[in-house]
Amino acid sequence: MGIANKLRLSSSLSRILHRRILYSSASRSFTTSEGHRPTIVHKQGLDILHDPWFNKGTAFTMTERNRLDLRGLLPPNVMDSEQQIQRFMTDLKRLEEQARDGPSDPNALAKWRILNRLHDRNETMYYKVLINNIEEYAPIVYTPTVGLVCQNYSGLFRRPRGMYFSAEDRGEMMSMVYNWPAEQVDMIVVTDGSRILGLGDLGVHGIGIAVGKLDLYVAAAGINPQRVLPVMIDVGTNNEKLLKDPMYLGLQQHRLEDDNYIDVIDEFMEAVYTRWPHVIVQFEDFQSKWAFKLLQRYRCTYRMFNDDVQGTAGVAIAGLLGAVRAQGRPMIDFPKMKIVVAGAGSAGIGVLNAARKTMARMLGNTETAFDSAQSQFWVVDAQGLITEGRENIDPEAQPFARKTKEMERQGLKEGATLVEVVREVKPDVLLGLSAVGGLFSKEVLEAMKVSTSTRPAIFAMSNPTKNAECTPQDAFSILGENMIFASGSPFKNVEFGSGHVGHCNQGNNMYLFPGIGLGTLLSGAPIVSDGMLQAASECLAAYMSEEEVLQGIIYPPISRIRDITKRIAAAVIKEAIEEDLVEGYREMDARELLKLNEEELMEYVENNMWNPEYPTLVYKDD
Ligand SMILES: NC(=O)c1ccc[n+]([C@@H]2O[C@H](COP(=O)([O-])OP(=O)(O)OC[C@H]3O[C@@H](n4cnc5c(N)ncnc54)[C@H](O)[C@@H]3O)[C@@H](O)[C@H]2O)c1
Ligand SMILES: O=C(O)C[C@H](O)C(=O)O
Ligand SMILES: [Mg+2]
Repeated sequence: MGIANKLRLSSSLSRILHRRILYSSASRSFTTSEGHRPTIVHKQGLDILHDPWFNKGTAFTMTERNRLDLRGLLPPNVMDSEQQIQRFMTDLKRLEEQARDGPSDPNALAKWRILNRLHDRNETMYYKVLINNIEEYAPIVYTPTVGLVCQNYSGLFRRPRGMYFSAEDRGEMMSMVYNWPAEQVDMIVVTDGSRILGLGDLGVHGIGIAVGKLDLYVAAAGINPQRVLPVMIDVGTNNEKLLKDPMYLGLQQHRLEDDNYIDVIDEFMEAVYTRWPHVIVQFEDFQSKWAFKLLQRYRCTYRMFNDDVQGTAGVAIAGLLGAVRAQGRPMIDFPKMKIVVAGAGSAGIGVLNAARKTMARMLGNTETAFDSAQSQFWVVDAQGLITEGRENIDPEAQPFARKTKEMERQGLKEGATLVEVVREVKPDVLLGLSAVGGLFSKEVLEAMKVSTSTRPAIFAMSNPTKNAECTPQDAFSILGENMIFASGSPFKNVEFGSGHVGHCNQGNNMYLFPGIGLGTLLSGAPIVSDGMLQAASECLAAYMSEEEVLQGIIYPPISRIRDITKRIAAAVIKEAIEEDLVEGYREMDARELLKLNEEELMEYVENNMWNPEYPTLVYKDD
């Protein structure tokens, strides 16, 4: 950390102490209206925002935000009441329009609003409804509807949820974290809004994705909802539409770059780990150019991971191993699979690195094993096939650039199109993480017919629904009933009429991140190691029975997400024990943890999962 930053942090620390002393004075009252007769408010922070009499929402001035401990609890753009009403009216009128994401539910946004209102009123009931109906409502609180929510966030914004740190808050974050009411926070999901699903830069409105991910942490992993914190770091936006939109809730400036950007993220990390030293921070939907850099920067010092890079990789590997088993072959045949990947961003490169590592391990981890694994992948991005002939190649993609000579022998050259690559390579698997809806066109799917596999697999993993590389209907109708299909967002199974169904698997990182977070939390491991991530992925791969994979079912249904999450958490803890990383959690110290057998470990996980039951608040005297 730079000296200037250190000075800023220490001045902010002294301000906290100063403020805490001031605020502990007897009345805790403040004047809230300037120029009018003052109103005395005896509340602070979230209590004010939740009080309809005092609440002004985004219209709280900066002075009020500072004095009333509101800083960070609202999106950064201060609006006047006229603007607020305009925002509200625009949203009200939009109800008449059909807001839908491709083929998904036309009432999805209306359902989201109803659930969100319940969340505001009664948290226990909200999570009970969500857990009991997870299959029906995960697509509302999570992908794909959450994408639509972020796109319409300025209208949907009612009660703020989570914290906002902005470029304007530099030097203040260490005091702002104390505005959050919870003494303990276990899980933070943070985004900078720069790549929300496949929808691009949504700026501050991307907070919805952090809220949606944490809903799954509560529903699937049983993390206590009082101890989760969604965070938006607003460093500006490069979305020109938002920059011009008077209703935009975030900073209307271009994104910070270089060290200015890093300084903000560093300050945020310092602040949250100072207040909550054991918190786990999940990085979500950061554009690739920062996703890898931030992961490298923090992963050895903080308990953090990047869901798009590491969670996606684990889910993809589990699915790819399922696709091998679905052919009636053992998992150890994985290194023989020819895989074409469309998309070389944070998700695509994350999958490639993990798949190469898994193959190399299966081949004995020698140097030749590594080379041999490397030669199983062909990567196509927006500019076509990536070869060593590519100018200004992205350093993350460099290891997967194919040798020019070798490609010539296959009849391919730098920049070859996806259809050319599929025709020449005849891959076993075509995997999309490109964010380009319909990329696996009829022509590409027809080309997959030449696949040398007995059961070719299509992974159309981009989100939300309209960004999926193809639909299961298209894929099954061209490649036949035998094919294996997975998509990032949920689709219905395809009926063939003969009683046979084409199974549509949901290949989404939601099957891993809750278990990775819960396992890390309960082990007390100070970092999230590669081994812990691998254990999570292997546990997911092994979860499906032989019978299921032979039917083309390579991922569990979402109705089993709580059970699979529990098992993944136990696998993560076990690996942390093996790597000597455990430090214990609450009353379970590291030594006790080491003594647990498999069954006791599972029990330990289960006992630490929150269930949505009303607590007894008042006991009878007698
Ligand atoms: N299913 C899941 O669990 C999961 C997890 C993470 C990300 N995703 C999805 O993956 C997508 C990509 O995420 P990202 O972070 O890697 O994004 P990104 O923007 O960093 O990367 C997109 C990549 O696709 C490439 N691309 C663009 N047009 C292409 C084309 N016509 N042909 C081939 N490649 C093309 C780009 O060059 C880039 O390499 C998003 O839609 C996201 O929602 C899904
Ligand atoms: O959010 C999801 O549904 C998966 C993934 O994290 C994504 O960015 O698409
Ligand atoms: Mg994501």
